[in-house]
Amino acid sequence: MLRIAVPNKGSLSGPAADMLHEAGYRQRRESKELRTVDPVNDVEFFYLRPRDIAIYVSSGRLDIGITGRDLLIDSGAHAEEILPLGFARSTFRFASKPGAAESLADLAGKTVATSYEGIVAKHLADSGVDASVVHLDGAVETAIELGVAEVIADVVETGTSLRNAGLEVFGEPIMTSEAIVVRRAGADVEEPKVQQFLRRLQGVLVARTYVMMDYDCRVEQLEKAVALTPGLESPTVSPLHNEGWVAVRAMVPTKDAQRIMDDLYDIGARAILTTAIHACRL
Ligand SMILES: Nc1ncnc2c1ncn2[C@@H]1O[C@H](COP(=O)(O)OP(=O)(O)OP(=O)(O)O)[C@@H](O)[C@H]1O
Ligand SMILES: O=P(O)(O)OC[C@H]1O[C@H](OP(=O)(O)OP(=O)(O)O)[C@H](O)[C@@H]1O
Ligand SMILES: [Mg+2]
Repeated sequence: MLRIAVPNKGSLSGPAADMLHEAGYRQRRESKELRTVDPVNDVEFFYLRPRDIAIYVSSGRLDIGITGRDLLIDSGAHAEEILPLGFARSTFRFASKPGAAESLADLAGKTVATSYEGIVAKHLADSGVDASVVHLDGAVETAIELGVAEVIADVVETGTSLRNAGLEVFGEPIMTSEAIVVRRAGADVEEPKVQQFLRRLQGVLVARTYVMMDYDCRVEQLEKAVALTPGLESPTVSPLHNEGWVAVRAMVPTKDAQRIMDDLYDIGARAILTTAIHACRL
């Protein structure tokens, strides 16, 4: 049975459960459940703190985990990223009161508050900057106001939390993060049950980012049309009953679908339709 760690709380928890559900796995019914078995798919899910997941997976007792890239790096666990999942996207950045610091060098002699001590300490050491790090569990934006630190290093998504605290980012982003699948470093990723799990999640990712597009066009316009909709492998082209016309079917990125429909219309394609993909295996 495949044993999988899933975040039990926080930003990762809901979207991870949604993705697993979309991939056809049974998920827990109540947020207090700590484990659940999906007998049909021969998988057991363990609901753990996101911060602990890489550590459990690196021990080898769990085969796979879903966590954040920043949490994996921060943990220093002997685990590696095997699939990015495209949700819980964020950057990890330094911030301070406007003008208090402008670059990494300005951190020398200062105190940095963060929940991600591993990432920050390593980044400072790699950059040769001598600053102190104070660990806080969360809500670190308030640490400056309350005099615990001059600088913070934290997860930034929209920047709202920083703005509300009157803080500004400075320097380059320390890292970019998103939800990821992790596996013990060096463990066999080719194992069939692991591959099947990854294929299912990849199917969800594709279904989320592509739509199926169908249209009719004149044979003379086919090359131009195919250039607009190259598909993943190659589009399906079928003859229509009306001579000189073909029907074309190809997957296109959802974000580009409206522009592609306009461009197809402009070259004479008609009956242009898009349909959602619910699941797929590439
Ligand atoms: N506002 C956000 N937008 C996107 N990703 C976020 C956000 N806040 C945290 N994350 C990501 O979620 C993961 C942290 O999850 P975790 O559950 O530990 O913290 P949290 O979501 O801040 O919840 P809590 O603070 O309630 O524990 C990290 O990978 C982080 O990058
Ligand atoms: O840039 P934003 O869109 O504002 O998002 C970033 C904020 O979200 C997270 O906080 P969370 O609400 O999880 O609280 P925490 O600080 O206690 O973890 C993170 O720690 C930042 O504070
Ligand atoms: Mg948080």
